[in-house]
Amino acid sequence: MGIRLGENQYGKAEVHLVHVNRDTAVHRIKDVNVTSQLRGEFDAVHTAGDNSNCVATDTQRNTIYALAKENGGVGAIEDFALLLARHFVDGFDWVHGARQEIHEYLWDRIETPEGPHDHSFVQRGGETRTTIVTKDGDNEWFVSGFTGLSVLKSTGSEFHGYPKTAYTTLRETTDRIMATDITARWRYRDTVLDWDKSYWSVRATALDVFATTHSLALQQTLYAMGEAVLRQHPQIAEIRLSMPNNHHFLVDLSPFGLDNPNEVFYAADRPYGKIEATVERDDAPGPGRAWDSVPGFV
Ligand SMILES: O=c1[nH]c(=O)c2[nH]c(=O)[nH]c2[nH]1
Repeated sequence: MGIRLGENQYGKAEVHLVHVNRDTAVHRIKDVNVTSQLRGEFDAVHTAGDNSNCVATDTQRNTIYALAKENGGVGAIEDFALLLARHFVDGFDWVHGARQEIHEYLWDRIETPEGPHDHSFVQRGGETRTTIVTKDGDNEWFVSGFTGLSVLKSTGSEFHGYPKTAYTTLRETTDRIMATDITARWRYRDTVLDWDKSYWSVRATALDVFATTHSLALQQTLYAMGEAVLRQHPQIAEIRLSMPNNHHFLVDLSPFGLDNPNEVFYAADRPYGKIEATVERDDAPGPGRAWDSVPGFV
């Protein structure tokens, strides 16, 4: 009977680290959650409990803390993920690859009557900036994005023309609320660039298109967002978007003798439509291992 170890990776998940830059009295903070995973010659640890190659997950955690200090901070999450990946792959002969995923929680300075505060911050809603840097030998891939970017438009959205079956109850509408929590992941085709500038530009494009597209379906809005991101960002090969349709149902106020011209809605939390798509360039380089272990996307 032939049984063998297949693909494997291991490391420390969700190392939540806050770095405070105290160079001036105006502090800067970086709040990141790092998941480090290594790939390589780890057969013996699985099949024989031989740990001689096993860079302990505890060591991986400490390395994350130590490199944040030695590096003078985290910087752009893409750069920090690459630093970690190279540290492990270049530092141990038997580590052939690494997957470093970082989520960044965004904080704004608290606005006071005297202006933005020096060292007090307020977290920015549910938005999380993300990156996954995958290294396999000399190949390096970057998939960045955001999750939890919640948006709503109170008009400018229609939905009609769909097939009516024996089970269709949905009424056609020419004016509805459209609301979603955008998760986006895009694969870069460049490996050296201004990651921060790129992030804020992609985010701005996505929001602008959501706001200004008169929508006939959430699918259409999603595609328009992806298309605009690719048109305006040559450094990006493809973008994957996952957008729940957070339904808002008009409340029937007629029992109370009241009309309801699109004013009072019941915001349902489940079930929700789940709309996902990849928008890609014809001439994009292949993804290699960029999407390995990235679940939940088409
Ligand atoms: O934008 C939408 N797309 C759908 O596929 C769909 N299905 C549905 O019930 N409502 C909507 N809205």
